[in-house]
Amino acid sequence: MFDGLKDKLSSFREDVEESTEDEEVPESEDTTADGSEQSASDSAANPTESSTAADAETGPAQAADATSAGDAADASEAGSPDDGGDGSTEPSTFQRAKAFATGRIIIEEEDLEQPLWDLEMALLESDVEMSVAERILETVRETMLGESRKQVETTGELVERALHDALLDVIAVGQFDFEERVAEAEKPLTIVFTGVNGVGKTTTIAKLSEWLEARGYSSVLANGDTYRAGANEQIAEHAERLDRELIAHDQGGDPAAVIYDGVEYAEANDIDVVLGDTAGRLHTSDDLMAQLEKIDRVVDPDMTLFVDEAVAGQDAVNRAKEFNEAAEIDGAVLTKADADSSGGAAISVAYVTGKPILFLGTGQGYDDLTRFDPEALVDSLLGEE
Ligand SMILES: Nc1nc2c(ncn2[C@@H]2O[C@H](COP(=O)(O)OP(=O)(O)OP(=O)(O)O)[C@@H](O)[C@H]2O)c(=O)[nH]1
Repeated sequence: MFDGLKDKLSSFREDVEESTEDEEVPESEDTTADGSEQSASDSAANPTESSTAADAETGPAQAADATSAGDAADASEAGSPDDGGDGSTEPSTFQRAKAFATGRIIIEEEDLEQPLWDLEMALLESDVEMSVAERILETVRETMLGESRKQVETTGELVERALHDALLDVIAVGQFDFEERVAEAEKPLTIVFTGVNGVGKTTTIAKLSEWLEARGYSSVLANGDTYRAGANEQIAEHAERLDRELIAHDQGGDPAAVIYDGVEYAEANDIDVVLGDTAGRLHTSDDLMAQLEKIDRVVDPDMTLFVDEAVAGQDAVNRAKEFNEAAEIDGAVLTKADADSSGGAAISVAYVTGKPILFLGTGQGYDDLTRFDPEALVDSLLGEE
C-alpha cells in the first residue's frame, strides 16, 4: 500500500543527507583541547570574516572555517555582534561554531532548496493535491531550519521528524473516534453514504455492517440507490450473504423514502444502525443537493460518509471536495487502498475537505476494512521496509 509514495519520501531523506554531508565534521577532528579554538573565536569575534550570518549564501564551505570551535560559546556569549540576536532565521556564527564543534550540522535554506523542489514534484506526481503539497513543504522547511539550530543528532532523524510532523499535520485533520461516536449515539444511528457509482460504495456498506456486527452493533441496509439498474440485486446479494435485512424500493423510487423505511424498520426491531446507500451521480451538484437535502429533511441522518477509491488519486480528491461542498460530509472512506501505490488521496482528502478519512478499504473481503489511523499511516510511509 502506497509504496510509490514511500519510495519518494525515502529519496527526500537521502537527498537532504547528501546535500548536507559535505558540511559534517567528525567530532574527533573538531574538538581539540589546545589552542585550535583560535579560529572560531576569531570568526565569532569578527563578523566581517568568513562565517557571518549574512554570508549564508556562500554557506557550507565558509562556515566550515569555523569548525575548530573548541569553546567558541564563551567568545560568542561574551558579546559577539553575530550572536543571532538580530532576529535572523540564519544560524549565527556561534551556533555554527558550536554545531560543528560537536560534529553536528546546521541545515541552511540552500541545502533544502533542491531536495524540497524534488519533494514537491514527487508529491504532485503521487497525486497529492497542490495546497496539501505546499503545506507539507512549508512544515518541513520550518521544522528543519528551526530544529537544526537545536542541534539534532543526524540529518536523517531530522528529516524523518520533519516529514512525520508535516504528513501528520495534513492527514490527521478532523479525526474523531468513530467507534465512540457509534457507542454514544442515540439508536438507531443513521449513516448515509455518498460518492459516485463504481467506487465500492455498496461493498463498503456491507463491510461496515460486518465491522459493526463484530463490535456488537446490529444494522439494516437501505438501498437509496434507486437510480441504477441492478443496484437492488447487488446490495441484496451482500444482505443475503451477511444475513442482514435489506430495505429496498423499485428502481426509480424516492431514495429518501427508502432510507426513512430503513429507520422505521430499525426502530421497530431494535436495530442499532441504518446504513443507507445513495446514487451518487454528480452530473450536476443540484441533483445531488436536491436528493441529499430531501434525505436530510425526511430522515435527518446522523452521519454522511463520502466513499471513493484511493486509486482514483486526484479525481477522488476533487470529488471529495465537490461532494462536501454540495452536501456536507462528516468523513470519508477510501476503498481499494490495497491497490493504490500513490497515496495522494489518502494524504489529501482530509486536508482539502476538513473532514477525516475514517476507514480504508483494503481488499474485496468483508473483513477488509481498516480503521484509518493517521499515526500508523505516517509511520508506515516513513518505515524502512
Ligand atoms: N481490491 C479492492 N477491491 C474493492 C474494495 N472495495 C470494493 N472493491 C471491489 O470493487 C468492485 C466494485 O465494488 P462495488 O461495491 O460493487 O461497487 P459498485 O457497485 O461498482 O459501486 P457503488 O455504486 O459505489 O456501490 C467490486 O469488485 C469490489 O469487490 C477494496 O477495498 N479493495
